[in-house]
Amino acid sequence: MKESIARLTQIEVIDLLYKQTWRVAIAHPVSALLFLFWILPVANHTSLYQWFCAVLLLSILRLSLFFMYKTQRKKIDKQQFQYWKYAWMGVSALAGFAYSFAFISFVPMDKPEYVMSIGLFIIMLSSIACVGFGASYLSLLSFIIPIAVPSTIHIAIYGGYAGYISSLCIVFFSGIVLSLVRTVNAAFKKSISLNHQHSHEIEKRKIVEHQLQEISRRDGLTGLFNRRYFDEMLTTEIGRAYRNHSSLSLIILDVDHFKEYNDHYGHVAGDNCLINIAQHLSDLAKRKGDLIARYGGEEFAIILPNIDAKGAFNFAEKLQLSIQEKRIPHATSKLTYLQSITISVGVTTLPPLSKLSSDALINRADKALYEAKRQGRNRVKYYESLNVDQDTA
Ligand SMILES: Nc1nc2c(ncn2[C@@H]2O[C@H](COP(=O)(O)OP(=O)(O)OP(=O)(O)O)[C@@H](O)[C@H]2O)c(=O)[nH]1
Repeated sequence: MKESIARLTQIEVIDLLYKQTWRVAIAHPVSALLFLFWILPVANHTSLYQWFCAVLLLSILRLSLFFMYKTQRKKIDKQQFQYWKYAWMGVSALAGFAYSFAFISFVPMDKPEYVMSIGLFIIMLSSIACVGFGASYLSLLSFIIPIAVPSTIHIAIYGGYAGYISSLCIVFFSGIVLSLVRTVNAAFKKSISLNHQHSHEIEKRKIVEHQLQEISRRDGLTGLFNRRYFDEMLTTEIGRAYRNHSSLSLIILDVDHFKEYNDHYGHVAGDNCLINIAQHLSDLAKRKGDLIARYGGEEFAIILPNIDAKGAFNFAEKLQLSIQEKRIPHATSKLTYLQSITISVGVTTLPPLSKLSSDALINRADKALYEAKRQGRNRVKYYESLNVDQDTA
């Protein structure tokens, strides 16, 4: 994790460097022009113009690099980012050497005011570089060393008294600038790194929250939704059905004579049987919006949004028959003609634009289920076809 944060920090630093391209690419020709006008009276004009063209070319090179970086940014492999940093450093070093070359070639060492001006130019350019390259200390060095070291040595040797003063100024101010930038740069990188760490932590927390939410909604044995979530969703779906003018069906089913199954095969086998049934229900109720929950011990509930009475009844019959056809042995089932696992099913439907609470709807499905049990089990009963007083609670 630490390594990936370090890499992300590095990538952001490189991004920042390239973001400064326009300013740096403009600042260099302007500084070069300033130097050109200053030195024009005492230097060879042709060489000076050629040098200025070279500085312009370097700016063009920097801009080309920037456009290449921009177009390839998304495709750049994480490992390859550093090469882009080296490219930036390379152009900066070339710019630094270009200035050194000019200071050494064009400045007459016998004119103290010109010798002193080298120091001023270097300090000015280093200060600009601090802002432009400050995101990366190495990039800053890649410019300051080539511009300052050769020029300082040259004027210290050949510049006489003014050369000493000027070189001392360069050393002193470069030292100050570099030490100031180092502190700011470290704080800057730390803040980028902390930012990434934060984002990483937030992402991790979101994943854990999502996992916890999933766990709190699920039944531990079957993996289906639990009753709490089912109750929540039933209320939501009733509201949605009302708003959409659509019907909503509810199925509650219960495994027949499951106590006998447990007594005969043991609790572990009973658990496996419930898992098996849950899987089977999930395989059948696959429509988008269908919600299956384990409603109680051996009781399951299914919400079928947008399904009318006929559709719900047919689906419930399909469930009941398919469980019977699975022929899960149940030697002690009281349904002696089958001796396999069966289910009883209660169905109810809320027609479009009817208002009914979730409790009332569950109550209806429960009544239908009770009737299915009462009439001998292994069957489907539809609440609305029972001869009972229709509640509207
Ligand atoms: N193995 C297992 N058994 C469970 C689980 N939850 C409930 N049961 C059992 O399911 C049985 C339900 O028994 P009853 O409510 O009498 O219902 P039944 O025997 O299925 O009879 P009818 O519903 O009337 O057909 C009980 O023996 C419970 O112990 C569970 O998670 N695992």
